[in-house]
Amino acid sequence: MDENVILTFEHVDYYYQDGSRQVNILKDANYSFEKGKTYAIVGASGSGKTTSLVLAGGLDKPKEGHILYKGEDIAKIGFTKYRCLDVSIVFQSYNLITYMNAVQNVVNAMDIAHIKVPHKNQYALNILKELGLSEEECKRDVRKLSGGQQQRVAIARAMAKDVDLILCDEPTGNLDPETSQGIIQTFIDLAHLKNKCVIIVTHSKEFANCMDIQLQIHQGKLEKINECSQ
Ligand SMILES: Nc1ncnc2c1ncn2[C@@H]1O[C@H](COP(=O)(O)OP(=O)(O)OP(=O)(O)O)[C@@H](O)[C@H]1O
Repeated sequence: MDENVILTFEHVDYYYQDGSRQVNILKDANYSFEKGKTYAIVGASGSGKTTSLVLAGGLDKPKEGHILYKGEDIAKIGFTKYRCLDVSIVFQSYNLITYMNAVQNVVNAMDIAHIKVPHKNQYALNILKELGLSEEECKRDVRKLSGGQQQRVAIARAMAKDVDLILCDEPTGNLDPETSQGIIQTFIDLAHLKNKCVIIVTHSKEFANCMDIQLQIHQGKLEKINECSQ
């Protein structure tokens, strides 16, 4: 196996049941994602982008086929273990713990992933500040942060876990252009400087164009439609 490959879709089928009708989303989808690269999954609404991310994140299982993390089926690794230790997911809905402040949310994610660093709170605070939150915002109840600020807390949480695979659903959806640009650069640096694999679902052409590889879902398959030469 190519040691750069971190995530593989192998003959993946996925469908939803709509009453008696089976709605096929993925049909024999095959693709290998590599470390050190950024990917955008683009395409029409309803084509299956979020579904692909859900499967990649071990939140649901393929109906047929396998998803492999570093060559091992995530079903065999164990979905809970895989989600805790191997992958970070930034959801559109952020899924923050609302009774905690931003720093506590990040530290909590580190604890779940057994990340041990000295001065955890300061470490979390530094990541949040890098993403443009002020010290006061970091210590404010997350319910009192704006949508864009909450989104940055969700991204900080993913970064703090320090895993090799980061999945994001519309990470810049709620951000102004300047903050978006900063977030895009953060993802690029995570891949190019820290050798992570970053997979983003986005409707933003601008964001997609900044990623190394663009994929779309066409007739149930993951197809590469563009690759930037570096
Ligand atoms: N739980 C569900 N039950 C039935 N159908 C579903 C379910 N979840 C999603 N779908 C359908 O599956 C298709 C793919 O959904 P998905 O969310 O993956 O699309 P998407 O490409 O991410 O769309 P968007 O760009 O609008 O977010 C859609 O037609 C959607 O309505």
